[in-house]
Amino acid sequence: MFLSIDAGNSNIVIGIKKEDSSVWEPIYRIPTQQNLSAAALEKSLRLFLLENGIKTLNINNIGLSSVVPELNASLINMCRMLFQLEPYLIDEYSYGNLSVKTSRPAEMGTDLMANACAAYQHYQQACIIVDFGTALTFTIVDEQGNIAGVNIVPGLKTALNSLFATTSKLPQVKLELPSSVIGKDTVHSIQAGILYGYTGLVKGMLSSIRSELPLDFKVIATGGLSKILTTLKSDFDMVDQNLTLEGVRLITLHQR
Ligand SMILES: Nc1ncnc2c1ncn2[C@@H]1O[C@H](COP(=O)(O)OP(=O)(O)O)[C@@H](O)[C@H]1O
Ligand SMILES: CC(C)(COP(=O)(O)O)[C@@H](O)C(=O)NCCC(=O)O
Ligand SMILES: [K+]
Repeated sequence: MFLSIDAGNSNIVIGIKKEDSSVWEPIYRIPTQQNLSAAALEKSLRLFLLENGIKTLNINNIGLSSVVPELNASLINMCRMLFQLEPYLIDEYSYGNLSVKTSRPAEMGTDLMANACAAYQHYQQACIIVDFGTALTFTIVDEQGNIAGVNIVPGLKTALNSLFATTSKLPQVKLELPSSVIGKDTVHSIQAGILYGYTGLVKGMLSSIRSELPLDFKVIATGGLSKILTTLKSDFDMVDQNLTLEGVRLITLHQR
């Protein structure tokens, strides 16, 4: 069984893919805290695996993408303790011979690279990956597999939290799409502003990207919040919450 770890700024996502299976199951999410210890991670993952009937001995390969370097040592040590395995930590040297190429390997988030690899492997054509995480990102891959560029915007929850944190009178609200765009009270005003506003942002970005680089793009959505904007259904060819996990697997298998 392969174990992928995707350490993001909001969640550490850990997924298992069985030999010959096409699905990621089970999947464990741990809220990201920079000071998580290896022992704490080991304890909670051990319990999760036990509850799901997964024997640690059956895990034979581990790939790790982290955009939170503060967590790397704990995650690596957790793998050593729990599986007696050395995880493969994706870094800028992981990209040689991949079908996806980037001109700025040292800087680009390994989660974005993993997304690009999984999407390009699936479609074998130009694609745009929209990742609704802590940051909302667009990763643009051309038909040869070259990453043409990336866009980074505050994610929906990040925008919402910042509004709450930087104002005196605005409350925290649920990320729910109201039926009307014109806000009739404060909660509705924020919900409509964020959800319809981000709908426009995503549609506008996709359209601007296509104007500047007119390719036949497949658009793939991923990330924890990818299902909230139901208004974008027709803009996405696929929504795949496990795209990053799959990309981590592909990059790791390429290396060992
Ligand atoms: N299944 C889910 N349903 C609703 N919200 C989610 C879900 N998974 C994650 N979230 C929220 O979506 C946001 C982005 O999460 P995630 O995609 O895990 O971010 P990151 O990759 O930056 O860690 C977070 O605020 C998280 O709490
Ligand atoms: C853009 C990101 C913050 C997204 O992280 P996430 O929202 O998944 O937690 C991450 O990929 C990152 O730190 N990237 C480095 C900068 C870059 O990709 O150009
Ligand atoms: K992510």
